[in-house]
Amino acid sequence: MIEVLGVGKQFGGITALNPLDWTIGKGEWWGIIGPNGSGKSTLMRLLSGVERVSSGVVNINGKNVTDYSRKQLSRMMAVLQQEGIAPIHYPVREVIEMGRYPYMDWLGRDSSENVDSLIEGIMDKLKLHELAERPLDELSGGQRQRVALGQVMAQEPSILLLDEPTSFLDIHYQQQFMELVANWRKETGITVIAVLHDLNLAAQYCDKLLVLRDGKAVGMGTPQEMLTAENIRVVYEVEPVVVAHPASGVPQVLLSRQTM
Ligand SMILES: Nc1ncnc2c1ncn2[C@@H]1O[C@H](COP(=O)(O)OP(=O)(O)OP(=O)(O)O)[C@@H](O)[C@H]1O
Repeated sequence: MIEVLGVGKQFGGITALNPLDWTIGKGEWWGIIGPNGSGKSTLMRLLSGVERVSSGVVNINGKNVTDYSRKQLSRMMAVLQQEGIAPIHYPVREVIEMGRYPYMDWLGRDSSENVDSLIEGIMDKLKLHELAERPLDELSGGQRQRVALGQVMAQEPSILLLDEPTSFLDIHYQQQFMELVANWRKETGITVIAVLHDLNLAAQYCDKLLVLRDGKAVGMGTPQEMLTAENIRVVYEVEPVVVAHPASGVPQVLLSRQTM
């Protein structure tokens, strides 16, 4: 469980995040939504412990995130960013294996059992066998993001933080990426927190949404509760039409042309 207790962040005179209370249950999938500059990435960086809070505390399983060593934290939590991983000239299989770093001793040995079958299983699941020997820097952005997901799967975390993971992907790869994460969660019960700009994807995949605006939480709840036309109008300053998805019933947001 993750507890965010009065967590705020200031950069000099800028308040990036006002004190926030938020509880994330084990196995939940939360989306963080809100306009540009509303504090989403700042919050993610506070959750992952790479940024220090200005006030409050982030507890993970009852312990302050800053009290874990980097290695302990990496065994528990994986972070995947918009660009996935840097396009290095390493074969895909090796890049996936790099995800085992938190489990390696100082000689680079991974003492866990069944590492080979873990890596094979990930390569299977993500259909990466045909790319296994290709260097990462020769792959497309969508393929690279799949490899990045494979790398964090190899990390075997119990918490996955995604910061706009689908922003550069076409709709095929967006759906593929979200489905892979959804299946991973189903299989392992991993907790997922994802910053998403695409409200329709957020509605389809997240159990709950935290809505930020100007560094303040303006709401948290189910997609049905949060993605109302009124909320979207206020938070994003657009004229939306919210409809129910014909198959699943979850809210989907359409934009209307502004009249001149
Ligand atoms: N390192 C920093 N130094 C100074 N100000 C910062 C820093 N990081 C973020 N900010 C400010 O904090 C506010 C929130 O930024 P943040 O990146 O968290 O927003 P965001 O919601 O993730 O935005 P976007 O959707 O554009 O990625 C912004 O006003 C930003 O300029």
